Amino acid sequence: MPVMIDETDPFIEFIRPPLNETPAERVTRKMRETEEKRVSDAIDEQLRQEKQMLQKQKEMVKVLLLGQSESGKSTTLKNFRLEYARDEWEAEKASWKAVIQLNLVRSITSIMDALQAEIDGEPPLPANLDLDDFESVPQPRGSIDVLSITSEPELSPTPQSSLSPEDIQKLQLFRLKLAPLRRVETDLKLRLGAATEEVTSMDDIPETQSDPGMDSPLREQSESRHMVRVRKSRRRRIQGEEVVVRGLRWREFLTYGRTRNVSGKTRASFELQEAAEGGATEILAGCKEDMKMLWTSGIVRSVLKKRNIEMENNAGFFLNDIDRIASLSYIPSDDDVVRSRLRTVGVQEYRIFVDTTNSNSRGPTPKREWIIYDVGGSRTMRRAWIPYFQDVNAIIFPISCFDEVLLEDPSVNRLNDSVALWKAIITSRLLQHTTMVCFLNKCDILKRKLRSGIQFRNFVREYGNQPNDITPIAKFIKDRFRNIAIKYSNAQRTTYIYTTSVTDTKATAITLKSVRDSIFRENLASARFV
Ligand SMILES: Nc1nc2c(ncn2[C@@H]2O[C@H](COP(=O)(O)OP(=O)(O)OP(=O)(O)O)[C@@H](O)[C@H]2O)c(=O)[nH]1
Ligand SMILES: [Mg+2]
Repeated sequence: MPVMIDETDPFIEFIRPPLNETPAERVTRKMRETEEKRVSDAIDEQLRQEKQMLQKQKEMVKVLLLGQSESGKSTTLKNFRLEYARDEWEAEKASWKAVIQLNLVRSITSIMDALQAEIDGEPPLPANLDLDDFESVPQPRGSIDVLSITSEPELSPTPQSSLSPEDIQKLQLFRLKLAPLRRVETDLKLRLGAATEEVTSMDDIPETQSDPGMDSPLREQSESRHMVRVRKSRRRRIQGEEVVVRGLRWREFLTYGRTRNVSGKTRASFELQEAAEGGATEILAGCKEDMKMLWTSGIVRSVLKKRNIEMENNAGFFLNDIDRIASLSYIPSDDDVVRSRLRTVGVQEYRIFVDTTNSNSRGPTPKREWIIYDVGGSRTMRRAWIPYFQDVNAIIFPISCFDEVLLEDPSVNRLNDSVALWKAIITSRLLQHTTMVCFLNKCDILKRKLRSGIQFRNFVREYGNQPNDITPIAKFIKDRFRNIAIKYSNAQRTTYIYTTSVTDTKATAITLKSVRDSIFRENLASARFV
């Protein structure tokens, strides 16, 4: 609003032009005043914009998805987007086709690798423990809060194939018939920009550490270093090593699907890749019956069982959907996209607009902008999280798997790693006002494992003789995480812990509404935004 100048104000005397001002001086003064006003207005405008931005940032809800690799962070994010960014989701859905096809092909090729290992007489992997680490059983790491997790697995030392010559012949035939899928795998990886980006953290571990068994009495003296490499690489594939796609390339690819707003060069490369996809779809359709026969074959199932491989528990499991996915007209469903696996590298930012209340039929529901950061969870990527800790309103932390080890460090049990990570996050000074939400995730897999006879107490000693049932076990794990939060949080912080299976989108939608309400309530209560 313009300020009215009171000519009687004594201050006016100081700013009046000199009485003897010449016309030329007057012109110069006017020009100077105009320029000064222009600069002043520009500064005012900049200040106004900064204030507006600060206000907007204050109103924005910043959520971080943290946790170890494969715990379900990106899948949780997909649920948020499915619920609150439906248009974007629909526009991107078709672009996930290549990822889902690749997930399916990887399952088939990893089965074929397991069969070859059996034919070659390689000993099976001990349940849930990497063969290289059979001497170093996972142990709790010092801290009083870390669960005393032990390892049950027994070694199977007989490197001999149990297969009859007829069985071997049948399996070799599968190998021959499904050989074109190796090419599809390479093409799809290229299409997703992953050919040069495929990383397993095991590659980061120096050869001497990841391969300590060279002098092991259980290894044949004559085994060449080359054979060890071949076996290691096959083992990684069987264990479900997945494709890694650098965030930017993948996001660019999805953007292309949505807006086509990309450079000419990128467009040309995507169009080439789209043409390649047609080839992949045709080969997959041609291999459909053989893939189904492989997955349902009795010999194959018994080899997988003998080698402790539970395909159903692997990331990106689509073997029960071969008919649909390997068809020429395949279009991904919501469920397929949610269940697909694409490892996150670095930190990816997503913006969604979240209803502040449950929608009612009268009038539009008020919304608030949320920024959700999805991070890569493997150990080497955790440093990149820290810059995002500033001013974060809530952290969602999924945990999973009591009986598995980290892919990037097979000497560490996943649950133990999650406990240590949770404690580190809870005690971080930067996050002391942050609302904590923990998901005891993959409960469907937990149930399946317990039903199959895996004993929780064999991995978590403190559990003792309590029943091997989902309800007391879930309570035990939740209590452990809650107690850490209570012990290390200040009085104002509330921690929310849910049991989830985030691949179940219906149930997760209800959980997310509750999470949303808690985040709004907590942050309003602490007056961080008004
Ligand atoms: N059965 C089942 N699978 C799940 C569940 N949550 C996630 N998954 C699957 O587990 C795999 C890994 O999930 P992601 O969400 O990609 O894991 P992440 O935490 O983002 O992993 P990084 O990106 O490596 O840090 C995916 O194939 C998911 O479909 C669950 O509750 N049940
Ligand atoms: Mg992820």
